Amino acid sequence: MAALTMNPKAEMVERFLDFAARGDKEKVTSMISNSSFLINQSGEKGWTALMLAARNGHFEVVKTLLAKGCDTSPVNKSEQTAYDIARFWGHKHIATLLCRGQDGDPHRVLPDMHSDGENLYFNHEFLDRLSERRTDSTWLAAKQRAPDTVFLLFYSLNPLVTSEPLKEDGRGDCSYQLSRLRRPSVEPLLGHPNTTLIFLGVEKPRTCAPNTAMDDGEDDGLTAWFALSTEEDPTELVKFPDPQCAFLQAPMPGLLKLSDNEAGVVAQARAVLAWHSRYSFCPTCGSGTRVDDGGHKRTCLREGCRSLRGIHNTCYPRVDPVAIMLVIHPEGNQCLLGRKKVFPAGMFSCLAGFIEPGETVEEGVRREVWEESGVRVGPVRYVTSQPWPMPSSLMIGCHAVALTTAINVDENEIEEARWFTRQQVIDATVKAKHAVFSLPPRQAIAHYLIKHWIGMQANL
Ligand SMILES: NC(=O)C1=CN([C@@H]2O[C@H](COP(=O)(O)OP(=O)(O)OC[C@H]3O[C@@H](n4cnc5c(N)ncnc54)[C@H](OP(=O)(O)O)[C@@H]3O)[C@@H](O)[C@H]2O)C=CC1
Ligand SMILES: [Mg+2]
Ligand SMILES: [Mg+2]
Ligand SMILES: [Mg+2]
Ligand SMILES: [Zn+2]
Repeated sequence: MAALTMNPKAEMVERFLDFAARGDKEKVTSMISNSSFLINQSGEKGWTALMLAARNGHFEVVKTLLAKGCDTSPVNKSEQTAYDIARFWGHKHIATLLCRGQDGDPHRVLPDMHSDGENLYFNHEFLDRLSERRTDSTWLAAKQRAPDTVFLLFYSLNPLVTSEPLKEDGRGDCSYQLSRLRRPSVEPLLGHPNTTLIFLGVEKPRTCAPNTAMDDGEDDGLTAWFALSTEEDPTELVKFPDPQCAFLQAPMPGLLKLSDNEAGVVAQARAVLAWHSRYSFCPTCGSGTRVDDGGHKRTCLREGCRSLRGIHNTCYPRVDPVAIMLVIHPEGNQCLLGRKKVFPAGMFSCLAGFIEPGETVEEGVRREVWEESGVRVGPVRYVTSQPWPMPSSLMIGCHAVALTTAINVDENEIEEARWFTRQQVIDATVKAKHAVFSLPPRQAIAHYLIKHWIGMQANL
């Protein structure tokens, strides 16, 4: 047997390699101290300690070997260096460590581009918005009368839902279902002062040509959805389909407890309704406004108002861009997270901030990180986005690479900011007992950006 015929030196090398493969930093360190020749030795299979540690993601062992002067150039029988091996197995932070000195490009610490962020909570386009129908008042009126049309009711921007959360959505979360009301239930509210009605779209798939006119009484087979909103308690006016219905009490965390499909509908409805409730009058001249385009436009009633000339964007619902970023340490093995005072105890999240006028996303990321943490940021890479209807933000999710690491927190915005190691992030992700912090909920894009960095599927 090979093991019996192995000479003591070869046996020692194999033992050393085994410690490196298992990530035993202490044993690796002490063996090198006693027998420095070991550091660049390869075993029977042609792998060095550096390759084995890189293969298995042992960051500390790789760091130790490099500090002791290990050669990074040897290749295994497949012509792979330790760097190639680290990249192949997805250990980007180790690959970064291995290529430092050879190429100082900070982009190297960014995770690979692939992103499945379209599946994020609030991102599901369950309805076809059918925006071309918004100006067709005859079609909209017919749809409001159609028996299968769905009305979602909002009171102070909170949707009517089944009051008991439905158990078991497969992820251990409870979820509420939106109450899908029909015309007879909401009849008394339609046309009532202080109510707003917006056309949300029709259920997919689209089954008719977009501009086909519908004759009176003819059904095009499309099920339309409307959002109906009131700032006054509608309990007396509306016939609730069952006594279990109730309005979500507060936007957070209630809005995070919907099914993924319905969350997308609420993201659209809530942002538009919030705009109506805050922009009752013309923002340019203060006159009254008329609601147009199925609730997607408010037109000033004063003839000659400046808001009606040129790009009259004040007539349309607002979307506020927010940059949200996971800042990665220049060495690639830590990330910067912060906490606001209002966060639940122990929770840390990505830094975020509103994009200012005349600013690019990249500049917004760099400015907000500097303002909130005192860290300078270099490369910025867009990852994915998420509508965030509190009330109408569009979260633009990025990964960014730090150029400096000293932290100086702006206490007006952030209570604390810290660098967390990859292992600490993994511990938080699996909710380990010894985890030093907790992640934001899976529904938040911050959660996705963090998991994407450590190479985990975000919705697990
Ligand atoms: N989905 C997710 O994972 C996350 C979402 N978010 C969301 O991102 C948004 C922005 O993050 P936040 O850190 O608060 O942003 P900022 O860091 O830009 O700080 C916001 C504060 O700045 C002031 N401000 C400056 N410009 C604006 C503007 N255009 N609109 C509103 N306020 C402005 C306000 O101060 P003042 O109130 O004194 O006027 C506000 O409280 C929030 O709505 C938050 O809910 C944040 C983190 C995670
Ligand atoms: Mg800020
Ligand atoms: Mg902020
Ligand atoms: Mg800001
Ligand atoms: Zn006006």
